[in-house]
Amino acid sequence: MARIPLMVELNEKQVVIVGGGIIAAKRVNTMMESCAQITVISPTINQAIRRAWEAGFLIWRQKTFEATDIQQAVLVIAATNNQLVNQFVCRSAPAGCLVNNASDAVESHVHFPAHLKQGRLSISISTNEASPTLAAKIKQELEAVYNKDYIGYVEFLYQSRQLLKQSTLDKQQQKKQLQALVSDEFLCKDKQLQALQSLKQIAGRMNASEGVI
Ligand SMILES: C[C@@]1(CC(=O)O)c2cc3[nH]c(cc4nc(cc5[nH]c(cc(n2)[C@H]1CCC(=O)O)[C@@](C)(CC(=O)O)[C@@H]5CCC(=O)O)C(CC(=O)O)=C4CCC(=O)O)c(CCC(=O)O)c3CC(=O)O
Ligand SMILES: NC(=O)C1=CN([C@@H]2O[C@H](COP(=O)(O)OP(=O)(O)OC[C@H]3O[C@@H](n4cnc5c(N)ncnc54)[C@H](O)[C@@H]3O)[C@@H](O)[C@H]2O)C=CC1
Repeated sequence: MARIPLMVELNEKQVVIVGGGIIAAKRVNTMMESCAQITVISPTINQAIRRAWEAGFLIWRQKTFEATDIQQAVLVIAATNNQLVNQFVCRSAPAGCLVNNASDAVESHVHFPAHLKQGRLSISISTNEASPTLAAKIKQELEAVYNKDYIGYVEFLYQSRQLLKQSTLDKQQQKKQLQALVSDEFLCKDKQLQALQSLKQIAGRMNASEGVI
């Protein structure tokens, strides 16, 4: 079955992770970024999950899985080391709830791709079950190109875009300016500051019509 990439916001949505080991900890980490309400169901939890639990980032129910544990969930991640339990978790999910089975990609509605994040820049890589190892390798290769400089650069692009949207420049002029900003010269902090300064002036004016950069 074909899968499509989506950026999902899970703020205050209930996500249940069944299992408390290495893979569950990776998913807890990802889910914490999404501000979901995370519940971990597992008789044991590893150190990383324990730290998140002690810091109040998740609810831990110290027990083996039962179908009633996931009735309110919008996303369930079955990450125990028992394939039969993982299968049972997925089959117990309520209608409309998305499931991920860590031991069976085919049974999963959602996959966790390799993910490179530099601030607002987010690049996901999936090989659609061919080779998670290749996905990880491609991520490493991309990391050398889209390095930490992109955190500041993409934030600069975001701020510039907000300023241009507030300006009275027409859509065509805005588009021209936005295209001009996507250039390696703006990886330089000084260039970013200069451009932001002019954009702030333009955004502040009521009848701006001249170019920005
Ligand atoms: C569907 C998916 C997601 C999901 O839904 O869980 C999935 C599923 C499964 N992975 C399995 C095995 C391994 N996964 C890894 C590693 C990673 N797996 C990741 C993603 C994905 N793995 C999604 C598909 C991505 C794609 O298709 O490209 C990465 C990229 C990201 C991440 O996990 O966050 C992360 C590397 C991140 C990094 O290092 O940066 C390794 C290597 C290792 O651990 O070093 C192995 C052992 C070698 C091997 O098997 O290839 C198994 C069999 C389990 C079993 O049999 O026990 C299943 C289940 C199945 O295949 O059915
Ligand atoms: N998707 C992926 O990228 C990968 C998936 N896997 C799969 O992920 C699964 C988990 O692997 P690990 O985290 O390494 O295992 P682990 O052994 O570190 O942790 C397993 C956890 O499951 C809990 N558990 C066992 N039975 C349970 C039950 N009935 N109810 C609730 N919790 C229960 C245990 O207490 C333990 O906390 C395995 O099935 C493995 O095949 C493994 C590697 C990569």
